Amino acid sequence: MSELNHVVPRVSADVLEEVDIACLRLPDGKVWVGYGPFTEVADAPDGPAFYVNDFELGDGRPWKIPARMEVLEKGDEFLVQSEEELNVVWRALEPEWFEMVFRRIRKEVVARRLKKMVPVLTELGVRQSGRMSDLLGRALRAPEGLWAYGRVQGDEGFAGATPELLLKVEGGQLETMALAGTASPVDGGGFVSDTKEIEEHELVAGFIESALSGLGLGVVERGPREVSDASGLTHFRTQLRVTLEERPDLGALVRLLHPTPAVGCLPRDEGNLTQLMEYRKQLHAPGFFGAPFGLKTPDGFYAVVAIRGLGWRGDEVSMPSGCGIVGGSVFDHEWRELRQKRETVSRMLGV
Ligand SMILES: C=C(O[C@H]1C=CC=C(C(=O)O)[C@@H]1O)C(=O)O
Repeated sequence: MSELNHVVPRVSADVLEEVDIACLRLPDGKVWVGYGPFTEVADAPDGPAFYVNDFELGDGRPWKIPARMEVLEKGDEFLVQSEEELNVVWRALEPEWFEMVFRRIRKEVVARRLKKMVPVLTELGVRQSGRMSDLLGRALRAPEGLWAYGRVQGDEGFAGATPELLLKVEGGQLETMALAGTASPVDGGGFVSDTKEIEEHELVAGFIESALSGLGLGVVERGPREVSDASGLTHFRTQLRVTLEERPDLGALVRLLHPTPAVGCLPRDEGNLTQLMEYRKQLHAPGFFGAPFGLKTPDGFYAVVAIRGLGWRGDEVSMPSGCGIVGGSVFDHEWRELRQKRETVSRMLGV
């Protein structure tokens, strides 16, 4: 972008509380920044727009058309940032509630009424100084290979960098991925043959494959299960692809795939979804977590699963993390995995 952008913040610090911004960094490194006021519509518009919704898809007008869109060559060019140091004090976690939810889910799985569910453990904190909106810029500087996303509206918002693509539609092709099963580098080499992690992953890949097959289009191409590294964690990833009809209904595609069992439940029926929403509420999961966050450009539509991020409202800050519970899940192992996931976020965003 222009040289001026390198030296002059586009939004000065004293008006940061007024910001109305949505942004997404695509794999080519370019950052699409939309500035409000946003026009909200129910169906995908012809021109560029963001898709922003909550986990329950409760927003009937999820397409947000910015008043102005800017494309930055890279995240470093995003200069909406204040001088004051951001400081958040985190409350101690209380494992009891999460443990109770864990046990209930596992019991349902063992009784074969459920195959998998992803409860969310949320660490809560309070901002002491600085501006939460600084997290947008920090997310946009996250390592390559992650999709950085963010939305700030006045004193509330969320920002993060996720390894998980919900769907990409480009040139008549839909691409998606199953991303589930986690190890950290300290776990040693047993991950590739860990049957519990493989099961957790295969449930997600199978769900996506059958959802795409139900479109009644061409054959769904399913790649091999591969190992993928994302900012200090290792996951299993399977890529899937299908050719689409000419003008797909993008909102319907989001609803078809979301929530996959990587953040939701299997079977994905009314009863299980209602139970999942209840657990999320009890455990203070913020609405953005695990929700689809997308961008439509002249080249395509890109929607990610908003994980590995932070949310805030006023001074209240939340850092959510989820883990898939299957029959072979053990509480202490999942508790540690959740901590590792949050550690990657706090390293990345510096809070
Ligand atoms: C729900 C999260 O991760 C998902 C993505 C990759 C691996 C996952 C897992 O192994 O449970 C989760 O499905 C999170 O990071 O909070």
